Amino acid sequence: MALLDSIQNIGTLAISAVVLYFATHAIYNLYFHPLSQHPGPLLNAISPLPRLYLNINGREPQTVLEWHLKYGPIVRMAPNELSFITPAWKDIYGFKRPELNKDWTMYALSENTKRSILLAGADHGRQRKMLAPAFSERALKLQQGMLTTYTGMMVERLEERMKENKSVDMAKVFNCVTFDTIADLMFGKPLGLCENMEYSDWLSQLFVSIWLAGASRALQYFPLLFRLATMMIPKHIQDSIDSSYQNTVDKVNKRLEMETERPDMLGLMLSHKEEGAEMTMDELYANADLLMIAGTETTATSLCGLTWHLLNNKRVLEKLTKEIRGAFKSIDDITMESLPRLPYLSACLEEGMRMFPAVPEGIRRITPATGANISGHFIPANVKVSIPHYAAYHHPSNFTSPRTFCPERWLQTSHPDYDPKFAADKKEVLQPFSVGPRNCIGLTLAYHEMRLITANLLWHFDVELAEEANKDWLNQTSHLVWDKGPLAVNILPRGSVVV
Ligand code: HEM
Repeated sequence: MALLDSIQNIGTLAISAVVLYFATHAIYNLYFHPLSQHPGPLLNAISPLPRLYLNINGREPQTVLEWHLKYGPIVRMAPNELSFITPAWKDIYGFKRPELNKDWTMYALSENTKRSILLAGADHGRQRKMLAPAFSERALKLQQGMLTTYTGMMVERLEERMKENKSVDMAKVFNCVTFDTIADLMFGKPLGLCENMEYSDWLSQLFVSIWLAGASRALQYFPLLFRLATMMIPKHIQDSIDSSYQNTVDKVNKRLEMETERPDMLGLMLSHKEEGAEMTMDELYANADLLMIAGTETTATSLCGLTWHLLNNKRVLEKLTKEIRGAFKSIDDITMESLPRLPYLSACLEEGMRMFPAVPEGIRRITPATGANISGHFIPANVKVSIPHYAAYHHPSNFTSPRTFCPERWLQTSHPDYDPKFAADKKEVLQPFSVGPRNCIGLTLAYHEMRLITANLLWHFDVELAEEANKDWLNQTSHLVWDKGPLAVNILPRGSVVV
């Protein structure tokens, strides 16, 4: 009996100690933590768990917007994390000494991809120097033929579907076009997806890996648990990740064996001679693997978002179609040089990325040992900070009528369709490609691709949302990138919708 009593007493004591520990911790986080003056949901200030749950439930973009609407421009997302929707891009992501380092726990990438530019630490500048020549405006002009090959194939396939009177999943079409384009630019050979506009097994597996990587990020917060989980990955999934990477390695090696003057990405990178521009073979493979994800899905998602909004805004669709058809005499005039001269097309791209940013969450950085000034606030050392794209772009403190798709807000004041209603918009808040030394290296390529694909689509066809389309398509979950579903569209002859 006495033994039982003392076991009970020890148990009560242990539970009390744990409760006391958590209570003290919670009181500290709420009232004495250096971030305690920043508003946010109560539970988030006490524990990191509610914030981590967002990574899993996939509602981070929408939830963070709700929090900013409730608590204001700076929200405490977790005991040690702040979210800003102010134009603080340069303060967080800009060229600074010391730079705000990336929060590695955001990226649950494979060990191989961790050697790439995206996650490089001190090596970042060297890798960027090596990659940069492949993404310059000059390089892209040389690659124009490769880009138009796949927009041409898109038009051919869409014509076939139009004749068969079948709707088309444009999400799939945009993915096939962007993946074939980047594969051709990277490996000297497409993946063959545009032949039938169907995914290969490799691509379907890649989408599963992207989803898994996004959904499992929360585990990285608990290193032991994360290690355990990685040890428990089923063999067939690990095999498929390994074989996907080996596939990239083989493709790079085959391209390197080609004797060619082709101005593709590898060609331009390898012929570039500049001091400090170097890469090991392992880094080259890792970057090729990264580019197959970073340079494809993002562009395709932005195109899907734009297309969805065009299909649901007949006024804008008509105006854009008329601009494209009125500006050129023939399809041959639609080029990378001529398209940037169309102001309404440019405005539509900006508005599409505002409404549906390809990377909807905030990309976290960590304040350095000296702390950092962000939007006029001193933020102490080791705090996770970010600007959430979706929330910042949908907040009324940044954009008038933020939930309305209205490209006119991006037109120059001298343009006859400029609407002064949007004069107070904080346009500098829209940075879908991020800013600073680690911004998107593929920005110019992405714009050219989006312009060419949209202009080719609307030059050749009229489009409308198909009967079977998911009318709630925009209401999506996100795991670092959107889990976007099919986008069913009817492809019609010119003059059917836009007269
Ligand atoms: C609309 C399309 C795109 C969007 C919205 C987009 C967005 C972004 C963003 C937000 C980042 C910063 C990521 C971070 O800080 O962790 C980034 C980085 C990057 N993007 Fe893109 N991207 C797009 C297209 C492309 C394309 C076409 C390519 C190349 C073919 C590309 C290659 C990269 C690379 C290599 C990085 C890492 C750069 C570095 O760390 O120096 N992206 N992108």
